[in-house]
Amino acid sequence: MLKLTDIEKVYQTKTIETVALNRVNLTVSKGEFVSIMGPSGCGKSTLLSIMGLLDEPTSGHIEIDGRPVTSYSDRELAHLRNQKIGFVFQSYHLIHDLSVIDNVELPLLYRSGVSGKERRQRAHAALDKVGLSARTNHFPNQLSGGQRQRVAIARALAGNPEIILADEPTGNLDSVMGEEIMDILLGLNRREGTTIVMVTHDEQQALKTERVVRFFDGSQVS
Ligand SMILES: Nc1ncnc2c1ncn2[C@@H]1O[C@H](COP(=O)(O)OP(=O)(O)OP(=O)(O)O)[C@@H](O)[C@H]1O
Repeated sequence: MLKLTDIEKVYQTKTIETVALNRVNLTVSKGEFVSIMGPSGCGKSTLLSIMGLLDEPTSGHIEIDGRPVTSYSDRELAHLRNQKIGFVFQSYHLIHDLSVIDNVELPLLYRSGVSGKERRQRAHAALDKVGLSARTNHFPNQLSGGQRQRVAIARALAGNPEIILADEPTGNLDSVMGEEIMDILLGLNRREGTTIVMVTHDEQQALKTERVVRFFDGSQVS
């Protein structure tokens, strides 16, 4: 469903040029759970941003469902991102003065044709999937780190994404909470067939996924 060919990303500042990705070739099939590993600065987050159509490569090709991304207009790209892709970040990125349910509903506000009632229903269903139905009216600062991450996963799920891109989703959590989050992601992948690409520094977690792709200095090494 997602195919990257010869992807290069070069960051150019006044003083230094950084090759963040060097001719990366990676295909992610529908229903796969892939981990991306590698040392700090090797280009993992850059890769995830490019896969999520949040950033453009300096060169190379991206195909989504067999169609080159270059054939999409900016509007179509935004639509595609909104419809197909859910993002989960290490530091949750929740809005502190919105309740749990309002945080989860937020991405659906940008979808046309979703009524207020449907938004609420979908948000409730997503919170149910991550076991947080009892916390809908809490605010993020009333939750533990693991619970905040579950809200962030519910927010990604509310949009019914085909693919979840998770950047170190357990990076801020202790091992017990990290396991919980991992179990939720594995369950989504196995039960619902959601495709997941996850950046992680945790070898044990990576080994639970179907495929581990390793990077070093912007290049794929295995
Ligand atoms: N906006 C930017 N401008 C300039 N250089 C950047 C920018 N973003 C990233 N880089 C550089 O690109 C390289 C890859 O960064 P990236 O954040 O993708 O690495 P990473 O593997 O995700 O690291 P970490 O594990 O520490 O999060 C690094 O050398 C980084 O300094």
